[in-house]
Amino acid sequence: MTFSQDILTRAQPIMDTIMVHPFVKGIATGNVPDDILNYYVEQDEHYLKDYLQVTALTVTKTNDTNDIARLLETAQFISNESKAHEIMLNITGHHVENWRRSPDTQRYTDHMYTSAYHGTYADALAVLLPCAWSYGVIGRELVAQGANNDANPLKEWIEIYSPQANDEIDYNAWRFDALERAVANLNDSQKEQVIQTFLKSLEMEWRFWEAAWNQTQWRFDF
Ligand SMILES: Cc1ncc(C[n+]2csc(CCO)c2C)c(N)n1
Repeated sequence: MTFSQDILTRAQPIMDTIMVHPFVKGIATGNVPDDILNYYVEQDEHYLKDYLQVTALTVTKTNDTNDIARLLETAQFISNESKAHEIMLNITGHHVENWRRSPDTQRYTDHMYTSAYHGTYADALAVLLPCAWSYGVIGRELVAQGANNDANPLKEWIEIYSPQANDEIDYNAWRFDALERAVANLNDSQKEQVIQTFLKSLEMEWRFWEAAWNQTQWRFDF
């Protein structure tokens, strides 16, 4: 079994649970309450900024010029993410107000920074990977279910994340390939550490949907 196959096998129960999360099922039917969409976008604005900065940190951890170029390309996909936010905000009529970071957003972004800053190149790749991978699975499966129909106000959101037939490069395949190369010289306990980093990020993805669904806030105002 390759390293990637091992990760994907261990990731499956978490991914399956994300697919049946009420927020994700709501995207499939186009029915997500406005407050939940607004909370999600407000928190995701924080998340995306940090995702970009952690990508920049990851760039400094490799000398492979092809990987560096790919990482910089993925940073440019952030414009797609802004489009995804716009689709949700057009439904609710909300404008981004820069709400404060929720406890779950804080925990996820702290995990990203810590792993990328203190870890190996493999840790940095692993902490970023569940973000793009899980959204790729969501997009692909919702399209397979026919959820991107004209009656769904989130149709375009779904299509942003579904792999397009005319995509020249399969970035998630590249991400796993880069990870495979990055772990090649690590020992077993370092490899297990990388898997833990990946799975923790994937659980944080589930928690991100969950936090929006429950509108989770800090207990105190300060
Ligand atoms: C919490 C959270 N997780 C994943 C994404 C999706 N996403 C963010 S950056 C990126 C790769 C470059 O486009 C992808 C797919 C999101 N928006 N919010």
